[in-house]
Amino acid sequence: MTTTATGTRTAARVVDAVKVYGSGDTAVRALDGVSVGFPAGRFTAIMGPSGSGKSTLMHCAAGLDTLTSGSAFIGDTELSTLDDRRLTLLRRDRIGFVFQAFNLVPTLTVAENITLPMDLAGRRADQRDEEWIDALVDVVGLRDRLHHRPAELSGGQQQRVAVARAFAGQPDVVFADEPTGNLDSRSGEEVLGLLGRAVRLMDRTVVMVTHDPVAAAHADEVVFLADGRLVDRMEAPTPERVLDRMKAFDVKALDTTDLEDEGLDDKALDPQALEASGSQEGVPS
Ligand SMILES: Nc1ncnc2c1ncn2[C@@H]1O[C@H](COP(=O)(O)OP(=O)(O)OP(=O)(O)O)[C@@H](O)[C@H]1O
Repeated sequence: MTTTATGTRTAARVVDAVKVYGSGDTAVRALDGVSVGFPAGRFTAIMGPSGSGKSTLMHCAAGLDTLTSGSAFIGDTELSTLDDRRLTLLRRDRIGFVFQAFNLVPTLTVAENITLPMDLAGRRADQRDEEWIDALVDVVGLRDRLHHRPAELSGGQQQRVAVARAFAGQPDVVFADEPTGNLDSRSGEEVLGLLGRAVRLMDRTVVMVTHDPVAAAHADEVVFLADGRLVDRMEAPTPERVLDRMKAFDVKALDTTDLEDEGLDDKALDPQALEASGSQEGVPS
């Protein structure tokens, strides 16, 4: 695993990452030279306006998609050096995923769903694995549901199973893409609390894409993307600070000529003035 000059280990990183979808007139530059590291043992949230490149960054960092130029690393492994088979093995063995849709296998029990990736890998659980999964079951609060099937669980409980499954193989990093997108706010809070506990109590690494300032505030650090570029980082985020930062993007994105045409002055562009007027326009929910 890469160690930076400050001694921080980096679980995943991209360097000068460029991703262009399509070509010619219709080409979209989804990532426009992003360099960012995700420190090991930390919970990092990726935020930014819709279309800013959050999912693209996550997919390229996790080896689900390839960069047009630049490089992506998991630990010290540069993903572009791997053939398809090795990349599949790296994703299976070193990365966990949590998506908005829970993606559980309906015919398997909770316990079977949690160990599925390890079972598919033909990995026989040793005592260390068993103790790890046992501890994980307590962290996600599923001990009394282990023999239930997904359809017998609430959405929040299903996502907790998906979180346990993502951590089961003790991956270097878990990538979560809008993990609370399908949940009510209480279940969402539970899942976010769980991701935070896995990082802090079990020394795991999580990188989460989200639209939601409240979700982002569960992270240790938020990185902000706008127009495919890394524009800011925020340590110890609170929902209010994240929301304020997001509002500044929305304000910048407004076309000032249009505002002048409508007789609005500079004050209309002040994030604080917007907040005072109660405007939530353009702030992703
Ligand atoms: N497969 C694709 N083909 C063409 N364009 C794409 C593709 N995937 C994403 N894009 C474009 O790339 C840009 C970045 O998309 P991306 O999904 O990474 O943004 P995002 O910040 O995750 O957005 P959202 O918050 O709305 O999910 C957008 O302009 C999007 O339309």
